[in-house]
Amino acid sequence: MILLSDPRVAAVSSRDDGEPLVDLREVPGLRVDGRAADPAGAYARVRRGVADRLLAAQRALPAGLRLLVVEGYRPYRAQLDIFTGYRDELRRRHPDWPADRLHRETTKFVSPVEVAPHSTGGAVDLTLCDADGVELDMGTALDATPEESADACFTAARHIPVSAWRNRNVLVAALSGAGMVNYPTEWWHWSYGDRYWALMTGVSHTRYGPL
Ligand SMILES: C[C@@H](N)C(=O)N[C@H](C)C(=O)O
Ligand SMILES: [Zn+2]
Repeated sequence: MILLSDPRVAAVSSRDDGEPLVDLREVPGLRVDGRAADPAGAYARVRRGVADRLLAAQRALPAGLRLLVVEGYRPYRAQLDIFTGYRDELRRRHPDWPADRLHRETTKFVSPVEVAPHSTGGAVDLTLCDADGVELDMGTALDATPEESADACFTAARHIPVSAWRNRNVLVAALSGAGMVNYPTEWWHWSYGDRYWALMTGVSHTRYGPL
């Protein structure tokens, strides 16, 4: 499993093709949940190419299922606050961990700011819901940490109910098929055009740099 702290991620060359952010609340057919809402509405924005891929993924879902988007673009400052907050929580829980382990474990839940997918507008956190907006069981809450879920948040985890495992496979098939890449410690995190996507797909540089 390649974590966002892996030096190969930071080594990917960063370019930006200037594609604009679009507000997913204005894209017909996509559902956006308000739980991560910020006053500026950053959370609902992604690059246009990501919005296109989400629409393609949604079309590939079994009848009656929809994507439910929770968070897209995340400014640098917000990313830094989440990173330091979670790192400090882990440090309190595991005072014996050396610095390199603390850093690596932190990045199982949150990206270092230098390579942060959400800060490019290329990443999105999402889940599945039915036609009435009722969320499907995915085995853990979206944003469950490895600590609190005993690693059940890992996309390939098998210690979750079979029905949740099937739901994850539906999500994986639709989003992978649309060209997006999952972060394997978080079933809900998908990206396109950022450094992690470039590394995992063998592309030499990003499409989207930090905004
Ligand atoms: C904090 C969590 N919701 C998240 O977004 N994690 C990924 C890995 C990130 O920080 O990009
Ligand atoms: Zn994410």
